[in-house]
Amino acid sequence: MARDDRTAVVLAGGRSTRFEGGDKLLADLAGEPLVRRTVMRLAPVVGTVVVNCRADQRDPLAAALDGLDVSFAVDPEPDTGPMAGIRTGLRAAPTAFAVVVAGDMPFVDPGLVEHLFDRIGGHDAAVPRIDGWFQTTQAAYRAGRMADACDRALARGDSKILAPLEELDWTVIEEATLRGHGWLDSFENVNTRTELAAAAERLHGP
Ligand SMILES: Nc1nc2c(ncn2[C@@H]2O[C@H](COP(=O)(O)OP(=O)(O)OP(=O)(O)O)[C@@H](O)[C@H]2O)c(=O)[nH]1
Ligand SMILES: [Mg+2]
Repeated sequence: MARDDRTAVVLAGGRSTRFEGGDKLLADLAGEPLVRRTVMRLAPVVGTVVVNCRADQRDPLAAALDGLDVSFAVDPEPDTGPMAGIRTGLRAAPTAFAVVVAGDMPFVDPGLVEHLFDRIGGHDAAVPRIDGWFQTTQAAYRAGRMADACDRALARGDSKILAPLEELDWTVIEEATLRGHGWLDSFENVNTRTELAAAAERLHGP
């Protein structure tokens, strides 16, 4: 799949409650806002970056992402959960296929992103599994079919992130594959101030 045929949807619509004070995505991570690091990892391998967020986050996120080529997809209703955000972001994707990446994953590996696009093939989704957990916020989707399945799940009141996948044809990227390529670090995410400090240490040393 050519770069211009790929979109990255970056999820930013959460409340950062475990972070205690402020939007974690705007927090400084070794000299850059956290979300900026995530977007900069994705930009080389996709043609379009869509940031999903609430209306009130748009201006501060745009400032944090100043100079990067991104568009925004605002949830019609805030605080409706990550799966609703996936739906909003995928609806705004201009391409048939998109990866979804949580904005708090600053170590997302561009090689893994390319692998996800290669592996989705004729499927509706390609989802990594680590320790038995499906990594739906670092996965590739056939945008229209996944967004439709999210709409149906939300309409029946099911906001579980796996609900839309149950009616789709999806393939699993197994942990052994991820480990073999050195991609397990790609899934590290920042929830707390302690995790932010650990991420900064990884980037710059203590
Ligand atoms: N659109 C949208 N995205 C969300 C929502 N809740 C979480 N997310 C996103 O989903 C991803 C994973 O969520 P979490 O790691 O729990 O982030 P969070 O909800 O901001 O943080 P906590 O409040 O500590 O759980 C992040 O990229 C969030 O921005 C939501 O209600 N709507
Ligand atoms: Mg949360």
